[in-house]
Amino acid sequence: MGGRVNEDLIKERRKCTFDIKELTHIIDCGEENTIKRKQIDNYILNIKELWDDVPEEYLSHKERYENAIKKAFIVLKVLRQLHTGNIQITDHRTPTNVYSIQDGIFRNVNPLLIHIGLFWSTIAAQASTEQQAEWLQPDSSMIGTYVQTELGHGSFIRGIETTATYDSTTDEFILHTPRLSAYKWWPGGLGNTANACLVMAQLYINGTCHGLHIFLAQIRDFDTHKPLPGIKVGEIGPKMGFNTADNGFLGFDNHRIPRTNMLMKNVQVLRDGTYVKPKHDKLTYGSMLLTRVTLISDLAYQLSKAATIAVRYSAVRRQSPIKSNEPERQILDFVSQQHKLFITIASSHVYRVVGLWMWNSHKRVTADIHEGNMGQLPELHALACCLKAISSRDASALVEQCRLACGGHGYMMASNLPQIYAYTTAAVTYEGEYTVLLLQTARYLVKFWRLAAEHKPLPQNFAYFEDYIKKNFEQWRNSPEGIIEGFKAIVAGKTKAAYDTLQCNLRNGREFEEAWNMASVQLTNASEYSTISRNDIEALQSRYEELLALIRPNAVGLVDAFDIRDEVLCSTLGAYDGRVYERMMEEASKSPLNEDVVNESFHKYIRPVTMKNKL
Ligand SMILES: CCCCCCCCCCCCCCCCCCCCCC(=O)SCCNC(=O)CCNC(=O)[C@H](O)C(C)(C)COP(=O)(O)OP(=O)(O)OC[C@H]1O[C@@H](n2cnc3c(N)ncnc32)[C@H](O)[C@@H]1OP(=O)(O)O
Ligand SMILES: Cc1cc2nc3c(=O)[nH]c(=O)nc-3n(C[C@H](O)[C@H](O)[C@H](O)COP(=O)(O)OP(=O)(O)OC[C@H]3O[C@@H](n4cnc5c(N)ncnc54)[C@H](O)[C@@H]3O)c2cc1C
Repeated sequence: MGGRVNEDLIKERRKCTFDIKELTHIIDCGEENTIKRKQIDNYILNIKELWDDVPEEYLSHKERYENAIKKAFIVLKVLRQLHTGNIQITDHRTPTNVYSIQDGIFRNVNPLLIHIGLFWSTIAAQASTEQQAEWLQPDSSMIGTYVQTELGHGSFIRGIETTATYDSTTDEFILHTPRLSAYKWWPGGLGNTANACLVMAQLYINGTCHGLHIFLAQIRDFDTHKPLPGIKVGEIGPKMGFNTADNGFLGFDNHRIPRTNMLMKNVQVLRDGTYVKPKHDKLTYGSMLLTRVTLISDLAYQLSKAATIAVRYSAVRRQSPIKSNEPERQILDFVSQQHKLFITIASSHVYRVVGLWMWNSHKRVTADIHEGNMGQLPELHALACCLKAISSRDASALVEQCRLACGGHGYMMASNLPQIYAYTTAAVTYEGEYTVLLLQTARYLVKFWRLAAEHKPLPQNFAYFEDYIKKNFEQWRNSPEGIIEGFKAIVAGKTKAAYDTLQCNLRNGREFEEAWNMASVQLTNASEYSTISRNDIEALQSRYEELLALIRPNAVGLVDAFDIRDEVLCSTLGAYDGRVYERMMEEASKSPLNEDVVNESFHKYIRPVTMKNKL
């Protein structure tokens, strides 16, 4: 759409006091990465077949999937070409990723998300060298997914009921779904797309259960795509979001796979049925750990999209004067609006930085694990659980705040904020539900609090527990260091309170697990435990208001620096040129309800009632 840029946005961009490009380079981790990202954006976004004539929302459930799958395979083909061609993608999970572009192409979810994001990465991380050589061929016929959750069990994966029983006479595993609750339910791409999958199942050898293991199973014929004998597979139906992801169900009726289809890098079953244990019990959970780490950066990106839309719109939208004799003001001038939006910009940066830090930590710990050193794994798991939980919860709350900050227009699908919300809130549940993950972190913290309470030596990272017990915490200081000290005090105080409740429940004769459950609200909720006073809070509040005023002239510059193209934002409210009302009218004209001047339902249903006595 051509046309002039909105005057208010032009003025906002003139006001900006910093170099927008420099911030973009920081976000991309360097100018080189920005250049590379833009090259890839241009390359992919210029493929005409990827763009729709009819907005996605007007398609039926089936049409949406078919449209998405057409695009998914164009993107897959391009990705393969990019990997071998002139434009090199070094690592799709680093900030120079191509993953973000898919938001624009699909306006929903790529049905191959799990194939690319989880299937291949799990094989790469958990299959033996020989298995990788066989399965990770660039021209492989396999389209796979990650099949773990069942109808009856998602959070408590030790409760998974699908079995893989070793038959030493044929050198095969028999995959079986013993009852309805054991049906796999949810995996992305399973419904119609995948012809293979990684299945999480309980391993049985000679009647002994060895717990959960991962198996590669072909489920459809590579040529005809028909389900193989013994496989019952389908799609689970419409959801709040993720409607192009063809999430599916799957049942096995004594389906046989070769023994060599168990992922055997960390654990093995030998030909005679000997079980070779892994070096750490939870290495099988590695893919979940990796995805939790990846998600933090993805959620930061979703926040940057929501902030871009809401800030640009708030600069364009004028409503109400501040003083009655003045013209109407940009809604961005209302301090309450700034409070809603600037937190979103800041949170995007926070989770981007933390996500990157976690990504690097994951790389480091994985390298250690390869060397046989598991020492850092528990801390990484505790951090990943906590950060995935709070980043997803914060992101969905803030995206919703941005949507509300756009008033009625934020409720339009054409603003793209409802879709961003539906995508973001799913992350609170998948890959480890919020509360369940926080309880994993609580478990880790309580373990170290027990050491502190028993005056046993603590690792350096937990020295502040001891400080708290010895009341070594400094008085509150209104400075970044003071705030960090304050957070340490809160964690220590919170952990102490939860630990004390736990001990009290145990003294009252409860068993540990029951006592833990009774303390679980305390174990997940935060409280104020620092030395902060009423005066400190007032000082912080006024400092905060000063900061909002300082940020105000740079607000549009800050979101421009996220450098998200209009084709990816997909928003009438958030486009770079700020031609909000023109775009809204143009989108409305695409509604099928505007195709006929008089809809045929008038003649069928309305007229017979409204004209009944007049005919
Ligand atoms: C343009 C191009 C575009 C192209 C596209 C390109 C794409 C490419 C880009 C890709 C981008 C990707 C974006 C992603 C999008 C995602 C989409 C949706 C994916 C959704 C997938 C899923 O949704 S998939 C299912 C996930 N489903 C869970 O997430 C279950 C949670 N449930 C548990 O995870 C366990 O149930 C739970 C609670 C740990 C208890 O497990 P449990 O009962 O066995 O263990 P216990 O609690 O008894 O704990 C016993 C001890 O194990 C310790 N421990 C436990 N876990 C540990 C671990 N992992 N590591 C170390 N230690 C661990 C613990 O700390 C204890 O330690 P200690 O004893 O020392 O205290
Ligand atoms: C969009 C989407 C995509 C998905 N994709 C995949 C996929 O590709 N592959 C796959 O295998 N799975 C997938 N899943 C499934 C997902 O991983 C699970 O839904 C998730 O792990 C939560 O498990 P659940 O549904 O069993 O929830 P439940 O565990 O039944 O949670 C329900 C409630 O019970 C509470 N609860 C449960 N256990 C405890 C506890 N111990 N202590 C306190 N509270 C507890 C929870 O906090 C929550 O409030 C997907 C899910 C969604 C929504």
